[in-house]
Amino acid sequence: MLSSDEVQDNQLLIGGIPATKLADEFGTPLQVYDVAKIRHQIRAFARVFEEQHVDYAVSYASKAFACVAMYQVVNQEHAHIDVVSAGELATAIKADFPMEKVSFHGNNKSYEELQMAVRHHVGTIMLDNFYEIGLLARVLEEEDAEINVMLRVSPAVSAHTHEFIQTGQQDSKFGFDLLTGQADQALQLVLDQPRMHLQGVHSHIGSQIFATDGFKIETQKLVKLMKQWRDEFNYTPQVVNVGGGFGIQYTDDDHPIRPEEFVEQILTTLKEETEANDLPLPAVWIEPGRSIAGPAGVSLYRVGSQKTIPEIRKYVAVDGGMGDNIRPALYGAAYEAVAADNVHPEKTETVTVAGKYCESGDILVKDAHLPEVKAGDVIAVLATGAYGYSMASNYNRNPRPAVVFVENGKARVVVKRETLADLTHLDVALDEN
Ligand SMILES: Cc1ncc(COP(=O)(O)O)c(C=O)c1O
Ligand SMILES: N[C@@H](CCCC[NH3+])C(=O)O
Repeated sequence: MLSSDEVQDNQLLIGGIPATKLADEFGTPLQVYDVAKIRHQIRAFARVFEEQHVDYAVSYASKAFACVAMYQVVNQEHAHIDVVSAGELATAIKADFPMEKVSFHGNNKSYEELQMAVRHHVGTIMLDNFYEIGLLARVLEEEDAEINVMLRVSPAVSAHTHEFIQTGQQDSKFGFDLLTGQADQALQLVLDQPRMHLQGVHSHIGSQIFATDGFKIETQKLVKLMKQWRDEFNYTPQVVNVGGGFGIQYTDDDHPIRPEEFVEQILTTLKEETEANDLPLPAVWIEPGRSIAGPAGVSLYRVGSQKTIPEIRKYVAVDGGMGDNIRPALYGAAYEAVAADNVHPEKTETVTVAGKYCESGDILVKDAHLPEVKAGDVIAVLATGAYGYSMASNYNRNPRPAVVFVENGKARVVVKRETLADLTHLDVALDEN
């Protein structure tokens, strides 16, 4: 999992800085990002489009991890973003992110969210359902505005991934159903809306996908739809957005393919199918989230208590847990943990790294292979950059960790650690009413 330049004298380095030093300086639990890795992933996706001279957008699915600094990095890399809430949009606005490069997703956007998007001239609204078409029409009328839209369709492709993170199957809460003609109905409705400019079609088949076949089938279905829409509605999408879902390595058991291979597969299929159907090659948008933020993130914790149940298990408890990474508890997600000052130990023991939350399921890494550790030692959990901090909670009234970006040998806080005062500042005591 770790490359040779990430370990020096058996110490874990993040962006060239010893992890133990970061823990000492910024405290734990700490979420650290190696910014060079974020940039590397964005560039890897973009490279294939550039080489093949295909009009494209790499639109970072910012639900994976959003903060002002993250949006700034994505903008420096000339990528787009997708947002799914007023909160993500407000963060992008604070980061001065170019609004024309923002796509707004979601299966239940509110009137206020759509109004905010329209007022800030967001690039594209990803229309998800009939209710939303009506809601957006009202907003546009009242704001006397126009906006670009895309139709999100549910392509009925079952990606091989955890049931909770599959999204492209027919039984999904997202998008217009293809098989029952809902997508066609939606198309007609939008074509009849003079204030909505239809850019094209979107679909997303799921997350943490390791094979290209799902994207191939998805792309074939989208081209079939393009052809049908051209033949029956005289409408040809200019943009085809195939969503995200590109899998990453969490442990040695994961064998993801490179970002470039996903893009190559999508473009090959798209070129073949559009050519065969006498359709123009559309612009291609992708929405990687996990694959951009995930590999770059490392969570640092300090060891506290330990409990050994003879012949059963040894628990090593750390100062974070399901409040900063819910994925093991929610999806049974596996991670790799290392001791920050003894990455490749001579002798290991098999332990369970547990969090500090009041749930038996608050386990970060089951069966981690670690050296013997003692209270105060720093443990690093790798590849935690996506859907960790972004899904963090204040369960048990624990403050959320700080987030640090490391780049060019320099570390800086990009999200401050929550304080106990932050935790109570929205509370209203009974005698204050
Ligand atoms: C519409 C859409 N696009 C992109 C993504 C990003 O997925 P991932 O983080 O797996 O790349 C998601 C989440 O699964 C999504 O729902
Ligand atoms: N939160 C999920 C992915 C959800 C993708 C959002 N559409 C995960 O951690 O794997």
